[in-house]
Amino acid sequence: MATTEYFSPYITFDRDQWKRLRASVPLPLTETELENLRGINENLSLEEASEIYLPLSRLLNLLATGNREVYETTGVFLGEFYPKVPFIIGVSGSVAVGKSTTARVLQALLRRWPGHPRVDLVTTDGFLYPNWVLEERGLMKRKGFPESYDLRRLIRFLADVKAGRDEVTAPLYSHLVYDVLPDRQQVVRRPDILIVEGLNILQNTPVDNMSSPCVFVSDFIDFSIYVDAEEEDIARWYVERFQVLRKTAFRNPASYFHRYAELSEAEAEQKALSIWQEINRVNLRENIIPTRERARLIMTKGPDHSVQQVRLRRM
Ligand SMILES: Nc1ncnc2c1ncn2[C@@H]1O[C@H](COP(=O)(O)OP(=O)(O)O)[C@@H](O)[C@H]1O
Ligand SMILES: CC(C)(COP(=O)(O)O)[C@@H](O)C(=O)NCCC(=O)O
Repeated sequence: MATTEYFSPYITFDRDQWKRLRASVPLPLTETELENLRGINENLSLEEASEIYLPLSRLLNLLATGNREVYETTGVFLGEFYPKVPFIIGVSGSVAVGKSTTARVLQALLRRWPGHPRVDLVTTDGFLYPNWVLEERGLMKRKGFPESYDLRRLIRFLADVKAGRDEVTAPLYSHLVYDVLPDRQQVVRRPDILIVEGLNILQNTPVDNMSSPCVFVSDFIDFSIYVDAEEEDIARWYVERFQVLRKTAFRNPASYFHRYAELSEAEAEQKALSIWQEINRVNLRENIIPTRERARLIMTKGPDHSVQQVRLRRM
């Protein structure tokens, strides 16, 4: 059985305890389905997908089902049909810790559970101010910091989704052009589950000029996950990803970082390390780690991305 820390709101599972929960997962994954998850991230081990992420998807599926019952119960109280609204799951953590991978694996797994065919995924980088605004405000080296997001727009988006609007649009960000795409949007049409991935979702930054009472992103999140790891491991993953991009995406002349494609391996490592140290590490320490204990579930990765510990909040 998992250990319960004295006075801790969390139940702590080590890897073996968590993976044993797999036995209670009635949804098996075929080899082909597991292989398809590779399309999401070729480095993801299949063992990891079935031992860690599959039980997690079961927990999320149960919670989403329970949430639907809450709506039905409210409808009984009101004596009228009360439409269900999307169950929102938030995935947070440092840049390069694996938020996108976690979110995409969970999306693929959740889609397989009966009753939840429609699972959408939105990333909060679409809500960054466009580069021209960041440049005007001297924030180009503060991308990812609280002041670099149009928080008002993000909150309005989440409020609209939770109000059960039929169509809500989210702006899209391109890592290739390193900017928000002015002429592209993602439309969210009342999915069963919406996963929102971003380093800022547990932050309690006040929204400027918001006419309504002060609300935070987390007010709209039904279940939040924080992906955690040692800082030195995250820094290494950041540099490794940068090196892969140097050989792939940066070669594209449309890439904002096209100039980095010409760097040698050693020069690229230096460049990536300096971006990590000057921007992303500062943000991690100042604005992301302090939000960790607000998450309902904290998953802690070891140096090879394998999850070593899961902490689940009782409430
Ligand atoms: N579970 C995993 N197993 C192996 N590699 C992973 C895993 N999750 C992420 N990675 C790798 O770590 C790097 C950062 O992951 P990514 O999902 O892009 O992070 P984020 O969205 O937090 O910036 C990428 O190079 C990715 O391939
Ligand atoms: C746009 C981001 C803030 C979003 O991070 P993500 O959600 O992809 O982890 C980040 O990718 C970023 O651009 N940070 C600024 C420094 C850098 O180029 O890494």
